[in-house]
Amino acid sequence: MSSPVLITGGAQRIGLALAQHLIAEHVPVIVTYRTRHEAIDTLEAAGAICLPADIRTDEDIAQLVSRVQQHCTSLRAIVHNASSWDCEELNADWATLFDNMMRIHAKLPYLLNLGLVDYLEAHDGIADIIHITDYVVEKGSPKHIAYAASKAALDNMTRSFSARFAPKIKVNAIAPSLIIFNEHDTPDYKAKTLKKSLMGIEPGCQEVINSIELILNSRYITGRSIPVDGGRHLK
Ligand SMILES: NC(=O)C1=CN([C@@H]2O[C@H](COP(=O)(O)OP(=O)(O)OC[C@H]3O[C@@H](n4cnc5c(N)ncnc54)[C@H](OP(=O)(O)O)[C@@H]3O)[C@@H](O)[C@H]2O)C=CC1
Ligand SMILES: Nc1nc2c(c(=O)[nH]1)N=C([C@H](O)[C@@H](O)CO)CN2
Repeated sequence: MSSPVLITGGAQRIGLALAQHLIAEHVPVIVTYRTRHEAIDTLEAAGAICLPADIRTDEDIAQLVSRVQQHCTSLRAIVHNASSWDCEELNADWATLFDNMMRIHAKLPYLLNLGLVDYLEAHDGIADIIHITDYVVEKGSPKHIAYAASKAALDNMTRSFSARFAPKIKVNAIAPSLIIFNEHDTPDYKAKTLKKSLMGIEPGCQEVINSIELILNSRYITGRSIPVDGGRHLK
């Protein structure tokens, strides 16, 4: 049995699309989920291991590391996808917001990488860690300050872990801007957002999957961040 790919936050949207893609490619998958969206039933029926994980405390992270260790003996890759796009406007308690953003976007990947490195090393071949960050790592975000800072921490760890784990494990990031809208996004927000990039489209999950496949199929790319942002930096 080949080593599974661990995807955090795999119950919806990009994480789910990636899990479905890998399953279609006959790659074993372990996903973590917070809300048991209907898709979890389908993933389990397709043979995926689905681990509940609502990450609110350090103990929740420690328990997840232990649970993953109980479900595999090696790992092909870890994709750090779980994320909360929260903002200062929707939170009266900014200290708690900051802690929550750092926990899901930086502390969870940090402790999963260190806690599961032996499982990545045990893979028969080069293993991968992929941090899903965000375009805002480059320029900040006045409306999502804590979110952007936590994604910047994750971006920085890409270089630290790449140097620490090479050559057996490659560590890279993918920095998307708009990939898919949310259900609650208004027509006005969508129009404004589409204008922010040169390409002016909502590209969909396959754009991120294509970048993940590029990384997984490389024996050489490490310590880098792949921008998937429609030329937003040139607008
Ligand atoms: N969508 C886009 O256009 C863009 C996405 N990205 C990045 O790409 C990645 C995927 O994006 P997208 O699919 O939209 O992500 P989502 O906003 O759909 O979040 C992914 C999953 O993370 C889970 N999650 C959130 N907080 C926690 C927590 N505390 N503990 C456990 N799980 C949690 C959510 O669980 P639940 O289902 O319970 O809410 C959700 O299923 C993210 O890292 C995101 O920051 C970057 C730029 C643009
Ligand atoms: N966890 C999430 N992070 C982000 C999302 C999202 O839906 N979930 N969406 C965005 C936006 O698409 C932004 O890139 C463009 O307005 C950013 N991060």
